[in-house]
Amino acid sequence: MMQFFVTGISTGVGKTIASAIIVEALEADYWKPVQTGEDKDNDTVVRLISNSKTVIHETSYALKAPLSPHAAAALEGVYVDPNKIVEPETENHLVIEGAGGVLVPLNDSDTILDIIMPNYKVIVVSRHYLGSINHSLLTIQWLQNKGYDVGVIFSGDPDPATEDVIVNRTKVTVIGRIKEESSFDKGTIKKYADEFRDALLAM
Ligand SMILES: Nc1ncnc2c1ncn2[C@@H]1O[C@H](COP(=O)(O)OP(=O)(O)OP(=O)(O)O)[C@@H](O)[C@H]1O
Ligand SMILES: C[C@H](N)[C@H](N)CCCCCC(=O)O
Ligand SMILES: [Mg+2]
Repeated sequence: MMQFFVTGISTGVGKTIASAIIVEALEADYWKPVQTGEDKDNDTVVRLISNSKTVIHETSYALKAPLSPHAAAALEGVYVDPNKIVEPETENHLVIEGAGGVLVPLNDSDTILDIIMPNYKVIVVSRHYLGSINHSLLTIQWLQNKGYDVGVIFSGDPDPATEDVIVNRTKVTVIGRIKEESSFDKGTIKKYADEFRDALLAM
């Protein structure tokens, strides 16, 4: 069974949408270990998938303030302990969604990177916006330097000038692109799931 850790080049780039697609493609389970702000990602995944095998696992830390986890935790007098973020047992593939990007702090010393296990396949969601080349290269190269297998999912209208530079400089595996959609429903998620399945399983 495979574990996919879905991170992004920033917050709000489409990690939850990409997670729902991977979950649907592989009939995988979903786990958002650290959530800050409105507790919406679990519900979004449930709304967007069609299969009945997926289990949504309990979030380890659900923090109320829509801030970085270290800051949201401090407001509640909570310490986010990476040792208490334990991967749920499952017989399915597992999709794990991070919070924000890879260096987002969990506490004074640990970051999201500290909960990405060496055997995880790491999916970077790269949303197209001016500034995304730099954010994408920093994120992908950091993960590659740490030794992870990295795949990218682009999100937005086709932008070859951006995508080519990211792919050529990092040689990252391209899983696919989610085009700019007016909205997402079960049908759109299923379409991308069918498109991305083989590339995901080949990682
Ligand atoms: N390709 C796209 N086309 C249109 N809208 C998109 C696309 N990708 C993401 N969005 C929209 O951007 C918003 C943020 O997406 P999403 O919630 O998946 O981001 P996220 O990275 O999971 O954010 P968070 O850091 O809060 O977990 C949503 O409203 C989503 O529908
Ligand atoms: C509240 C938001 N939607 C995410 N859950 C948390 C994003 C943290 C980003 C921290 C940062 O990089 O500055
Ligand atoms: Mg999300």
